[in-house]
Amino acid sequence: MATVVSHHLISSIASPHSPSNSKASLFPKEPFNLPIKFRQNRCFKIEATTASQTPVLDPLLSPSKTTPHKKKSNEASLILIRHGESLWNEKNLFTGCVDVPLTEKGVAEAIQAGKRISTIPVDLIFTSSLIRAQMTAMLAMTQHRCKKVPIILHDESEKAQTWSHVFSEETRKQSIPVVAAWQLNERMYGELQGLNKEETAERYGTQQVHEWRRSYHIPPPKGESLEMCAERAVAYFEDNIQPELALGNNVLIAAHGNSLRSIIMYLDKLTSQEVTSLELSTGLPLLYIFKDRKFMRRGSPVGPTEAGVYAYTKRLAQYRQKLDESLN
Ligand SMILES: O=C(O)[C@@H](CO)OP(=O)(O)O
Repeated sequence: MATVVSHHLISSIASPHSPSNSKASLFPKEPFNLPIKFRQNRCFKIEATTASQTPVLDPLLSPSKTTPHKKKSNEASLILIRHGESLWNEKNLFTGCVDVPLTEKGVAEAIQAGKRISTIPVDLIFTSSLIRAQMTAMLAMTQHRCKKVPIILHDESEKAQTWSHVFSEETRKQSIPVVAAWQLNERMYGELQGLNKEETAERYGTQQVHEWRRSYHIPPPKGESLEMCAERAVAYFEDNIQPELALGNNVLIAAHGNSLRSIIMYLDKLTSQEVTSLELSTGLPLLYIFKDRKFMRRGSPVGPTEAGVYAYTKRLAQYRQKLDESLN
């Protein structure tokens, strides 16, 4: 696998709301600068219960349907990271949705990626539901100079929400919400999962295996084509991530070779032909700026010592300056 993006075209926790009554002050209303979908889910649950039940059932519930989401900026950064090398990358096995962890090299790659993005703002993190992407996001954030703690949101049940609640506003401000979504998972590789890639090419032919791996429309046996993967990954991006960027929230996505290829296809408006030659290396961060409803690709940040990184936008330069000042 190439060590760089080798496509020719690819050259707060914030604002908790003030409590409206004394009971609510015990149960802060907005735990994080929650991703919009989560706010909506929570609002739906408010409607499904009575006012007096609300704090008991879910102290995280927010009155956000009555509180407009304040736009922080007309610009936001978006970082994409493919997970570091996994144990099955190392063994050259088709992985897809099998949930395998990182190798030691993968851990080092994730840490290195973290160093490279350590001065780029991150307000929200999205990962797939697979451990290799989650490890990557968490390890990368250990290097971030903001020193905030990434915290995985547990929305799978009311109990999970309630039991993972953070009761200190100050602590919440020093945290970054992490949303894990299966829609960002790797392409489901069907009956190829667990097979060796080289042996599969010997058995079915290089051309056939290349089509299964890189064509847009052709699915591997009983698996997803890139087109099918794009349908759920891009829909998730449009419904859950893009609205956050539009509000000025800076987002990091840690996901997979093919789920990210489909998102990059959307961001860069690649054709189904062009995306076939897009390869992403493990652990390589890619930066986009979202402004005026457009995505501008800014390449792969080299690291905090690279002057060019801060020249991407004035806002990034200001963020870096703020980090420097807070350390002095
Ligand atoms: O095995 C997989 O799940 C993927 C990513 O590692 O492989 P490929 O690059 O062949 O799509």
